[in-house]
Amino acid sequence: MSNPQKPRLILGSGSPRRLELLAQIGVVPDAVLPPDVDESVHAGELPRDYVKRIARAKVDAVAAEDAIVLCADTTVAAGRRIMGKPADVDEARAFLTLLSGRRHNVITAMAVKRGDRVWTRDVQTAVRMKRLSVAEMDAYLATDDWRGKAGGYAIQGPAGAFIPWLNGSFTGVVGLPLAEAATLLMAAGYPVYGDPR
Ligand SMILES: Cc1cn([C@H]2C[C@H](O)[C@@H](COP(=O)(O)OP(=O)(O)OP(=O)(O)O)O2)c(=O)[nH]c1=O
Repeated sequence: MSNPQKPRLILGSGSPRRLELLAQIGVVPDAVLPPDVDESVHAGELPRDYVKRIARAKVDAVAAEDAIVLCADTTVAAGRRIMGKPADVDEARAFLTLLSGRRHNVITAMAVKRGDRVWTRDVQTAVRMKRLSVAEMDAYLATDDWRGKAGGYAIQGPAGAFIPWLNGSFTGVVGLPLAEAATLLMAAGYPVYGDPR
């Protein structure tokens, strides 16, 4: 039976990672509704402005009624360049070639809404990828693990072997920075780990 004190929570995301990350802190959404938004980048748009705009567009696109809705967007930024999910293996290779041996940022923006109120937060993590040999890149691309992942890699998969250093939030790189997500959910009145509200 559902708890009458607990508001309904909708995860507005088709990302299995986000569902798993929420489960890690004991948060199980009542529904999962992937939003349908145009994720194209505006001319001259900076990476942080872009992810914030898309996270907000996602939360606006999910019909909520009286539920709390959580949405997020993750992008990889190399300088001003925005790397979303690669369309195909050639684009994944092009992204990895740019990231190889360099430092980049992974930014995840989140938006939570309840009624007409919206709470937002974005978390940036600096990540260093080791210089990849042709053999390493070929082997990784053959795993298909890059599919659906911003920048063409996933730190939680085999590409973890390519990441010797990061500064920021590991869960933010995977797609949902948990400390900040918990704070947003509690601000909206959703009880996380024993929060009595
Ligand atoms: C960099 C990186 C990204 N990712 C994933 C997280 C996101 O799922 C994806 C970025 O795409 P997003 O557009 O943020 O999300 P999505 O399309 O998967 O889901 P939805 O829009 O429905 O919420 O990249 C990883 O899983 N690991 C990583 O290391």
